[in-house]
Amino acid sequence: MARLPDGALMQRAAAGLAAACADLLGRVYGRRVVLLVGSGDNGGDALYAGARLARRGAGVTAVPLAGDRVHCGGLAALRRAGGVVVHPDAAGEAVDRADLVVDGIVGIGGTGGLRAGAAPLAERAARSGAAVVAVDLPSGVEADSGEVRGDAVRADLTVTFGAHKPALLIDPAREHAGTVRLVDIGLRPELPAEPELEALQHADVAALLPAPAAESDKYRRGVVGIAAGSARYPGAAVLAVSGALRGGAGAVRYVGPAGEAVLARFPETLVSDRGPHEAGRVQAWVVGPGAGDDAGTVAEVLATDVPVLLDADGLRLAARDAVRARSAPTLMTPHAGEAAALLGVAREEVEAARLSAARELAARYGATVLLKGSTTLVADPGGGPVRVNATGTPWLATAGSGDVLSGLAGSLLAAGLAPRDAGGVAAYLHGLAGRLAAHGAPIAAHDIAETIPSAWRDVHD
Ligand SMILES: NC(=O)C1=CN([C@@H]2O[C@H](COP(=O)(O)OP(=O)(O)OC[C@H]3O[C@@H](n4cnc5c(N)ncnc54)[C@H](O)[C@@H]3O)[C@@H](O)[C@H]2O)[C@@H](O)CC1
Ligand SMILES: [K+]
Repeated sequence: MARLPDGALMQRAAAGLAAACADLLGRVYGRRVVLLVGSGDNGGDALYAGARLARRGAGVTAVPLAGDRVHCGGLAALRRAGGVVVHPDAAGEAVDRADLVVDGIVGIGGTGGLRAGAAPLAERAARSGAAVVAVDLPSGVEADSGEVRGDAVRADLTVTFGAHKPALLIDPAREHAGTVRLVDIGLRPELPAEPELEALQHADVAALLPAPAAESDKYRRGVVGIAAGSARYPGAAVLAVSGALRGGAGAVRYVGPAGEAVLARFPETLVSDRGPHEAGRVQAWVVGPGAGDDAGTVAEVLATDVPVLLDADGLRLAARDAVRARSAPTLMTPHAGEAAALLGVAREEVEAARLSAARELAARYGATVLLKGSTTLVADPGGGPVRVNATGTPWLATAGSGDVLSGLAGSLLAAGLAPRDAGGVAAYLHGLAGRLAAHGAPIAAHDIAETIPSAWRDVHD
């Protein structure tokens, strides 16, 4: 802002916002637009965009929600363009009749939920037939964490400026954002080199995926060991192996009581009836899915000097000190309930504050944490950007789905990926495979595993 003429950034933002609104409306002339305007620059963006729409023939009504604390230049521009201003108490009907409601209540300067004056109008906008467009962020969400601590706007479209904010990528705030459109206002050179959050895209994943070279043999491609399943839960072993077989490792070794079930389904598995220490060479271990109460095996795996993925029962059975003491990396893959148990809080607390829960757990265990859920996060113990995965689908919430993910991520660890990359890539492929397999219909966990090769090919397209 210091480098540019006064208001230049706001004009870029407003131009992008107005263009996005026009696209959504199809035709601008004669449309009814209501601007909910807060006290800060977020309201300024809305007012200047409203002025642009008014000049193109829209009927624009501004509703200043903070009395005379309103962006003066923006308000003047709107008035000059023929827009009108109404008091919040008289704005209900305009909202009901609007084609488009623009949420310029608060942006990155906001904290806490919507204030009492704004909440009823936001609610009314949601019930009306109007499209709701949020400026920069849906008002009421916490920009930096994705938490929602009170009432918040539910938008169909969020037009955000300069960079994606964590709230646009992490639930529960993400659900409020609708479709997100990024408007480049020239901030890139000013942004910190290291972001808070990274969302991998196809090309990033393609670059990280292991590819066998001409001279690769199965050992050079990596052997992943799976210590999973129990007499009671043999299926978890089968599913973890099914994910591991599609993860790029050259071979999958299985140890545990479900060897017969594994071999019946996957004859290519190297099944051992010894414990992890005597099972033969392995470049990474997966321990925990369906493991029941076998704490001995978990401890044995943690005592190895290769990367270990801890999942499901393994999370509960692992001693924190044993994880912290490891010299090789550890990747933990809890869902919200498991993370809550490890942190000693309620599940709802983890779901409400996913980013801080993932970071906290990573710090406590000195391990990389992949927190599963509607938005999967991967946090390293030493800090740095947290990976957020956007490929998931609610259809992934099916029994055994997590076992497939842990096998897949373990396989990527064995192939040599760092835990953050293995976790991020596994979540990405797993989500994409779920989408491709589901195609709008229910799927079972083995469908996800079987579709991993299609997802793998898809990211290379
Ligand atoms: N910083 C930048 O480089 C740019 C910022 N722009 C816009 O400016 C916004 C940030 O503007 P401001 O810093 O003025 O802050 P906001 O407009 O987000 O909030 C302004 C004020 O709202 C009040 N407030 C806080 N929480 C509230 C709540 N829950 N309900 C009601 N009022 C609340 C506070 O008094 C706060 O100072 C961005 O989100 C973006 O829309 C754009 O114009 C483009 C450039
Ligand atoms: K907003």
